[in-house]
Amino acid sequence: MLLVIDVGNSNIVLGIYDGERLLKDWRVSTEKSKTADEYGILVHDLFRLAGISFGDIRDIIISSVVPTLTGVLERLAVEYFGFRPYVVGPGIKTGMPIHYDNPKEVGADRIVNAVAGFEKHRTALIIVDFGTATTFDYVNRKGEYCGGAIAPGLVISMEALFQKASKLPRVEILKPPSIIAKNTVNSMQAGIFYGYVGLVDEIVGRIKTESRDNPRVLATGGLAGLIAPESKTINEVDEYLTLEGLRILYQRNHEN
Ligand SMILES: Nc1ncnc2c1ncn2[C@@H]1O[C@H](COP(=O)(O)OP(=O)(O)O)[C@@H](O)[C@H]1O
Ligand SMILES: CC(C)(COP(=O)(O)O)[C@@H](O)C(=O)NCCC(=O)O
Ligand SMILES: [K+]
Repeated sequence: MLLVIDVGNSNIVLGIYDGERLLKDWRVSTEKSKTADEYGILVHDLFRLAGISFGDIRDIIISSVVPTLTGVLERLAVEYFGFRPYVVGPGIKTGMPIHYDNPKEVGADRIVNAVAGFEKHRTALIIVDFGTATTFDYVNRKGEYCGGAIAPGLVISMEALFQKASKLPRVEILKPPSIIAKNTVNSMQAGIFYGYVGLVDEIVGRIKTESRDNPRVLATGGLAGLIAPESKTINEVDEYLTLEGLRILYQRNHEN
């Protein structure tokens, strides 16, 4: 079995693949101060609850946008599983040309999403990933990564309001009953939710216009399911896109 790990700024998502089948996935908080041993215990407990043992895992592939944790998880792999993991970055074949001023600068998660999206759809794509930041990536019909946009994520947008305005509370991000809200919590939800739908549709619309490629629009990440139904531009939500991309990259790089 293959263990795939996607380290985001808020959550670490882990998945277990048996061939092309995702058997299990977990989401844990990203904690920069945790050590390899602490993550080892966490993974051990998750595995035990699912009836999986370390010995079942033949390989590990990691993508990380938190540099301090990349090394921690590499050590976890070596110390607890006994082999070096694949890490998305220099030395990994993506099969995808990266048109970015400095290709090393693109977040690994963005590349992983682009690879997964193109492998599945074989057409021009825009991928919207609702994480800590919301990323927009454009892949052209030839399967080349062409860049995109990075916007503040939904949760950190709400946190900014809460932290900078004394009378504004921390609120749950959801669709409020009305755009003409009658209390503080609903007012904040209206501003964040509908403001965000607008942000997404405006950025996607502009990428579409500039690309002249009629790309298909995929959404993924923790809060994709909340925004997608209200968006005019998102065609489909693919919750497991990043995990799928990790599996695909593993298969492209692993010599049988
Ligand atoms: N299933 C979910 N339902 C509600 N909120 C979620 C869910 N998954 C993630 N979130 C929240 O969405 C934000 C982004 O999460 P995530 O997509 O995991 O980001 P990242 O990839 O940056 O770690 C976080 O604040 C997280 O708590
Ligand atoms: C934009 C990101 C912070 C998104 O990360 P996430 O929200 O998934 O934690 C990450 O992809 C990143 O650090 N990128 C590097 C900058 C770039 O892609 O140009
Ligand atoms: K992510």
